[in-house]
Amino acid sequence: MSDYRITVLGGGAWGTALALTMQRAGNAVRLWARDAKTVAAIGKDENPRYLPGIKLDPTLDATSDLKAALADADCVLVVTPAQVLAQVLDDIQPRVPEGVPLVLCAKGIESGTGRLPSQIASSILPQNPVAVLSGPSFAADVARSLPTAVVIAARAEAEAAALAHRFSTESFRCYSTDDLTGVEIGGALKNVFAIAAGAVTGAGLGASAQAAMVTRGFVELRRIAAAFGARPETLMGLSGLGDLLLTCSSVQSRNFAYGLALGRGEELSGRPLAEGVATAAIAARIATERGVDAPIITAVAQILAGHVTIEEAVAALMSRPLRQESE
Ligand SMILES: NC(=O)C1=CN([C@@H]2O[C@H](COP(=O)(O)OP(=O)(O)OC[C@H]3O[C@@H](n4cnc5c(N)ncnc54)[C@H](O)[C@@H]3O)[C@@H](O)[C@H]2O)C=CC1
Ligand SMILES: O=C(CO)COP(=O)(O)O
Repeated sequence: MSDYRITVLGGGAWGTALALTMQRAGNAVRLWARDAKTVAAIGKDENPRYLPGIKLDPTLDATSDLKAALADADCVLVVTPAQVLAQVLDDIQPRVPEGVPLVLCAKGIESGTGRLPSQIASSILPQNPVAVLSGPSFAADVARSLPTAVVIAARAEAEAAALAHRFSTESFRCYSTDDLTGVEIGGALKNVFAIAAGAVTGAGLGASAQAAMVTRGFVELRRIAAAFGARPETLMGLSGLGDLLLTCSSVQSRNFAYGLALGRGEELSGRPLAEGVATAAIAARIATERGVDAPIITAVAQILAGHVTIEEAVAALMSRPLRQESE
């Protein structure tokens, strides 16, 4: 084991899976969870609420003491939901020395402000380098050491590459890039399309509708990314096309499962985290503000807000003026 100390914040599915992975990669890991019950469960080598049925490494350490978790950290992975990222960063700000890299693992856009995770981090901890970890990766697969590839983005490619080397294992392969914005937008928006894909399936609209929706959704994703100055090829990669392929096709995705329930007219309250719900509304607003044509994102936001039914949204999408595919 190396003496590189990684603190993972968040004892949910992804935080636990990443803590296991960081440990397998030979780092000294401390996992912080706010919930004492989760800490106690991890002490018994399980996390039944978030990773049911998976036996954890007995050497994985968890604590609910934030100060102890952050002491002497060389790197901090922030693995809490996007909508609480600012609050978590505010909490850790006095305890993280300048220069310690923050690796942001949430996939979403902040409601109300429209900030991407890296923008939130740069405003709260401006003296800390920021990286983002994203890509097609179900926590349960990663926890089980199934082969997975992700991408790490930082403004300086060398920083992303250094982290990629520290985090990679035989089964967890990290690519690197300097297109931070592209990676963040890919990760955030795929959740909106995963909800749409689930809804298409749940409403019984057929496999052809599913393929059309994902393909045209990908067009919207690339348009929005371009409006933010992201590089088109980033969205063709793991955090973009890769994550769309995964989450728009699998009920293992909580966003897809949320959409499925929506399409079937089932109860939606009390479900596991589906980041796309909050992101849909703010992404639709951003698209309007930036003059980007994003009818599917807008439709998802309107359906989730209860302004239109799935049937009405589909009818509106299908009756839009015909155009060249490349427009
Ligand atoms: N589960 C997965 O397969 C993957 C998840 N992600 C992303 O990682 C982020 C976290 O997801 P999961 O761990 O899966 O969610 P989760 O719902 O399993 O766990 C969320 C964790 O955050 C904690 N939390 C919530 N609010 C908090 C607050 N205010 N302060 C401190 N802790 C708080 C919860 O107690 C819980 O431990 C999301 O943005 C998700 O999109 C990314 C890749 C894979
Ligand atoms: O981001 C993920 C896989 O890459 C996890 O997706 P869900 O949050 O929809 O479960």
